[in-house]
Amino acid sequence: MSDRCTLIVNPVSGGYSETAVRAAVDALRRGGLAPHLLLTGGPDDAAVFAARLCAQEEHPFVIAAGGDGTVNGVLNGLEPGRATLGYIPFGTANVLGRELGLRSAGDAVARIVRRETRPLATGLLEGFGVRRRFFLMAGIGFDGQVVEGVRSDEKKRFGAGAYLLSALRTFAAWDRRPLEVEADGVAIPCHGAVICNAARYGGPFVLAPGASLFQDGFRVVLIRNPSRWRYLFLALRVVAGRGAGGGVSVLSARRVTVGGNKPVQVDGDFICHSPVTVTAEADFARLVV
Ligand SMILES: Nc1ncnc2c1ncn2[C@@H]1O[C@H](COP(=O)(O)OP(=O)(O)OP(=O)(O)O)[C@@H](O)[C@H]1O
Repeated sequence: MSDRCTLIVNPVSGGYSETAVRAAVDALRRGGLAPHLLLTGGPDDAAVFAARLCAQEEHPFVIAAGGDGTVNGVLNGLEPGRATLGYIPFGTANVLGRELGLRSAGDAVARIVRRETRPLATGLLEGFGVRRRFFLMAGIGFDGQVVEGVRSDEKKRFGAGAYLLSALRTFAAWDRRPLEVEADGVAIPCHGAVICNAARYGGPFVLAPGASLFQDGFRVVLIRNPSRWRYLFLALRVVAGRGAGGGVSVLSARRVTVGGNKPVQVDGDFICHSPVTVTAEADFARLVV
C-alpha cells in the first residue's frame, strides 16, 4: 500500500474542529503517511470525492473524518473491492467508532498508521430509482418514518432532540399497516424491520448482537407486533442493554426484500419508500481496524 492517503473531512460533523484535524494530519505525517486533505462543501461531496479518487487510483487509501454520515457518503462513491478505508471519529454518534472500539481520534490515527485491515462487508439497498450502500443498517417502518419526519428547523434548534419530536409525531399518527418481508426466500409477516450490518444502533445501544461489519450477511430484526407500545418497550429494553425481548424475531439473511409503502432510512438518512431489496456485499473494501 502506498503512503499517500486522502482525508475526506466533513466540517459540519458534530466533533469537527480545525485543531483536531490539524493534530490528526500531523500525527499521520509523523507515522510516515502523506495525507492530502479534502473538505466537503455539501452533503454529496464525500461520495463525489471518493468516486474521483477511484477514477484516479487503482487502490486508493481513503480516510473518512467525520461521523457515520460521512463514512456512508464515502462508501457510496467507492468502487467495490479496491479501496482501503480508514476512519477518524469527528461525528456525533460515531457508531462505527464504537463498533471498532476506538477510544479517541488519536487512537483512530494510531490504527491508521499501523494499517492493519479487515475486509468490510456492506449492504446495498435498491428501490425505484434508488441505489444506496450502507454499513450500519437499513430501517423500514417506524425508524424510517421518524427520520423522514425530522424537520430541518427543529434540527437546527434542538439537535438530536428533533428526532425525539419526530418520534412523538410518529407515535401520535401511528401506522398500523403490516409489512411484507422476505428474508432469503422465506416470507415473514411483520410490522417493521431493521436490517443490521452492525450490532449497534443510534450510539452505544446494541440492537443486533451477532451482526458484524466483517461478516457477509445481516441480522434482520423484525418487529412482529404492530402495537406502538411494543416499539416503546423495545426501545427501552435496547437502551437498558437487555436485548429485543418478545414480539421481535431476529434472523440471519443475505438478501431481504421488503414490500408495501413504508419509509426507509439507511445509516440514519431517509432514502425512499419501500418496496426495496437489500443485498449483502462481501469484501467491499479493506477497513482499518
Ligand atoms: N459541507 C457540508 N455542509 C452541509 N452538510 C454536509 C457537509 N458535508 C457533509 N454534510 C452532511 O452532514 C451530515 C452529517 O455528517 P456526519 O454524519 O458525518 O456527522 P454527525 O451527524 O455529527 O455524526 P454521526 O452521524 O456519527 O452522528 C452528513 O449526512 C453529510 O451528508
